[in-house]
Amino acid sequence: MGKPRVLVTSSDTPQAGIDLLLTKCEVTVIQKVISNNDDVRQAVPGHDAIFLSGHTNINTAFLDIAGPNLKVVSTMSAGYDHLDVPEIKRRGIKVGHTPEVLSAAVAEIAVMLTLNASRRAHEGRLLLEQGATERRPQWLLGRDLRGSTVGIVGLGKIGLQIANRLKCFEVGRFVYTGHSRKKSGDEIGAVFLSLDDLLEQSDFVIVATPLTNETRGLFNDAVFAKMKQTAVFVNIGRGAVVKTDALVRALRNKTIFAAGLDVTDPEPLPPDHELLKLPNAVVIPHLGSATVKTRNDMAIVAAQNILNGLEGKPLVYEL
Ligand SMILES: O=C(O)C(=O)CO
Repeated sequence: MGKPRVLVTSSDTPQAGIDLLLTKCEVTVIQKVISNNDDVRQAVPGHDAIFLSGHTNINTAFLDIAGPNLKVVSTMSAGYDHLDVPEIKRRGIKVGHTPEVLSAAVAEIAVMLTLNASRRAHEGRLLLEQGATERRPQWLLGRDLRGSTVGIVGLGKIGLQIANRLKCFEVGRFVYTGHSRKKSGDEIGAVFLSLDDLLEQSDFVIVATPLTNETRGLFNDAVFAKMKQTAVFVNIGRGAVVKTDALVRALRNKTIFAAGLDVTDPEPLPPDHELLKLPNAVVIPHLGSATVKTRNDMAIVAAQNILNGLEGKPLVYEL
């Protein structure tokens, strides 16, 4: 019997992952830096496993095209909102993702956005470009992390790492919301609150929750209206957790102070998008896990998930 066949969906995939696959598999790499759903559908029939370097949608139609050989779906991401996990598993196909190895990098980006938004970095840069010479004592004053209440929406592995990194800024109090109170929250002295209480009390609201049916569109006009006018909003989870129009209104009308966004809806943002015109929005193009080491580690875990699945072993991180 020949080696199992694995399809990798981007030619920009870190080599470490491909090399690991090559130790036991025949590997086809789609020769596109970013392949779309159609490219992947065209290439997938006959493969035993698929390594998703990007967010290809894996649903019933895709699985029908992939055919009966497919045994493992492995996404090189922690988030899996692009996968119909129940349908993949119903067909007896193993499905894996790459959490944990990216938590530190994503938490760093959350800290960066929190500081940039609260200290008006983007607005200051724009004013410099306009030739601003003002240096009065109350020019461009920001909001302190020191002594503040930081609210984390979704105290999972990433949320926890954000809290741990922010501690050294002498945050006054950490609060969080989610499905239930967590031991990990107790361990860092964070207080579990309802979403409404968190919104009312927090100086910083940091979204670190995945996109699910429950969280889709959670941050709407009514939710932004419950936040402090001085609040800084940060999203490193998924763009669609936020109603973008509502966020634009909240920032434009100063319902809230500022926002720092790694993720947006739509993504990528078109260059003429309203969010990019707001001085109080710091927006970056989904760079959470984009470090050399983290992307290598993610590729290795995604490849290992495939090797384990093809050998009938539990995946490193199985959904
Ligand atoms: O891996 C993911 O799901 C990410 O969004 C990393 O930023």
